Amino acid sequence: MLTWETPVMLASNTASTKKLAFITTFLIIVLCPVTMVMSQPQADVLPLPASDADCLLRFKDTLVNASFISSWDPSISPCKRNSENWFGVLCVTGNVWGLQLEGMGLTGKLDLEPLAAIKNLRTLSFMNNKFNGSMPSVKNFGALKSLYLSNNRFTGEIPADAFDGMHHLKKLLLANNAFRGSIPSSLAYLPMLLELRLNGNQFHGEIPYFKQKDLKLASFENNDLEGPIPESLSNMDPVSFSGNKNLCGPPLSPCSSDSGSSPDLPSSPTEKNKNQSFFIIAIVLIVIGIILMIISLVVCILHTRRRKSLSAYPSAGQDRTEKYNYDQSTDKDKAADSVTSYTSRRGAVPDQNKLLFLQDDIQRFDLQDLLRASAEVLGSGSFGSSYKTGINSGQMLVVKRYKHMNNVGRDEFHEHMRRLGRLKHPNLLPIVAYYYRREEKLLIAEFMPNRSLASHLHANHSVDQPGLDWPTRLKIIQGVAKGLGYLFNELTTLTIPHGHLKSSNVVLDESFEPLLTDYALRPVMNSEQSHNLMISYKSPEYSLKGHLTKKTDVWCLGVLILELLTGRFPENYLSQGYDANMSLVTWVSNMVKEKKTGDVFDKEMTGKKNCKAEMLNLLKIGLSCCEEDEERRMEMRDAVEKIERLKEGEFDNDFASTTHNVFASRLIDDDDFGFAMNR
Ligand SMILES: Nc1ncnc2c1ncn2[C@@H]1O[C@H](COP(=O)(O)OP(=O)(O)OP(=O)(O)O)[C@@H](O)[C@H]1O
Repeated sequence: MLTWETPVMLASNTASTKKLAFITTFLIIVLCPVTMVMSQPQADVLPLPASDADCLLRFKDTLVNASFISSWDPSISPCKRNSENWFGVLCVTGNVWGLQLEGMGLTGKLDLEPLAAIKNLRTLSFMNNKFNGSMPSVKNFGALKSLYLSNNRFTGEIPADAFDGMHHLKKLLLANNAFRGSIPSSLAYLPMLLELRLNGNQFHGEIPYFKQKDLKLASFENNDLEGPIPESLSNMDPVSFSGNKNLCGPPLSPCSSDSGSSPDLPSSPTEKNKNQSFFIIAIVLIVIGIILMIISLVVCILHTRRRKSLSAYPSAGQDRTEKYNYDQSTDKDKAADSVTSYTSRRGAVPDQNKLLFLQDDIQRFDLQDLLRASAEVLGSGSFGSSYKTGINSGQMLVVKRYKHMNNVGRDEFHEHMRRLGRLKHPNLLPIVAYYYRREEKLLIAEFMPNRSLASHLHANHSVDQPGLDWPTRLKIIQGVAKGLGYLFNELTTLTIPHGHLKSSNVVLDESFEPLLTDYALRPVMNSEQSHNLMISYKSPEYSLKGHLTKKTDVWCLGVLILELLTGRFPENYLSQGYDANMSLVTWVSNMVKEKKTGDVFDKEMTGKKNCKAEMLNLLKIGLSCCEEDEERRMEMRDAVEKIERLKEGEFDNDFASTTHNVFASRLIDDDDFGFAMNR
């Protein structure tokens, strides 16, 4: 403990030597101001900057209904090293980088002011809540890159200058609220804006002239907008303007003669000065440009060569039976430098154009090895296509080429991959390596010889290829449950730890042990595509109430159980959203209610003898996981525990009493589980 006496005592004890006298003097000079401050009365102490944790806690205090984040523990850092962050808090290299509190039923006014002091804050998402009142002030968030406020109940006009100074803002989602008035003109000057969603509000008047050249997506549909569409937006999808009062001009039909001209291009106050300086700078740039042209020519040639080889992986939608060979003449020496181990390099910025390995115990190969090998299309899913390929060492790999994976920036993407790379469980298929480019991501995993659970449940069976028997199905669902239990324990901060659980994302090794794939990818998937394509978004809670919770994965587990027991394909997978009429869950529930439970089970399933109790109990668990009302739906840990106990033949006899309530909401009683099976 430092006190005023400390340096004095040091001085008297050590005055004998010059060296120590020097140290003493140094200590007095350095420590005096510190100790003086420490000894001042409280009121005179300079205020310390608030820590990120303080800011978050202050923000939490402004929220109504914040029970989801009651676990934020002031005694622990929001970004725990090698472990879990505070719920909803996104961290990069130990700093709070974002806050994602989506679909939590948060209500009241949103006051972002307490968060303004978080230095590294770059992204905020409060989508799918019930916030009301006016748009929160964001002027003090000049470094913010993305702001997601869609699907709330915000109202009122947004001031024209609301976004002034947000020079880094790339994505702004305000869709499906009740904003009124004109579209704020400051949006039109945001230099980095790439994506803007204003659809589903009550904005009126004309659309301002958006000056951004890189604006990739802007949606204005379902507002009260009118007048000519600015020329700068004429290349956008016409759908982006539908459902408005009277918008005209390209890409919609031409305006009538008096309103046909493009709106005047407004100039910002500093535009004239800018133009002058641009002119001078342009001359300088021409000179520099000539030099750069030579450099870029060289870069271009190298780049084109890389692209050529990468495009050997065709994009989704190409012929499914396609088989092709890559150029065999690739230079192996060059390829040797396209491998990087990424398991032990936390925080390091990886090189572009390299395969990044997440597992240590796998023989290294490089991008050129992959590109050179022949590849077979396994299938084109909603997010991309998967290819089976064998590399020189004889390893069989699956390369999935992802579309729609640009939700986060480069550093955050690498951070998330490292996090996934640390997951280790016998029922998770590890990501062996990945490849990152801004517009292209490849995820590489081992090929599993018995393919997917979906391929077994829904293929045509024959004598040579019988359907899965009961013991195998039981083993599979138990492995799935263990894998999910592990994900739930390890990824507590994710709203939905798996997010895309379905039978084609359960692959089987040579002994039919199941391994989960495509897990925990929601944070890096583009939000719009995940809404449309990820299986969790087809749950009733998302379709009916617009929110997702951890129980959404429980719903997906329930559907998977019913699919495994019945052999029926869940029709909801194909359609968007949840349709109770088409649901496998409704069909099974009705069969049980009509006392036809025995007819529910897959006719192709052998080995059922003496296993009625196990099958019925699994059916009960499945239906308990498929409770439409999340409150009454089973918890994941209970489901995992009960499924595991099926194996040991010690299924919980109390289950009937605990599930009675659950079934009651579907009007199913435990007695309904009468069983009359032919085989
Ligand atoms: N590691 C693997 N081993 C064996 N088969 C695999 C592997 N990974 C994927 N598959 C299979 O390849 C096919 C295509 O998979 P892909 O993940 O591209 O699409 P999907 O699972 O059908 O849909 P989505 O893109 O929505 O996940 C699926 O049948 C899948 O089960």
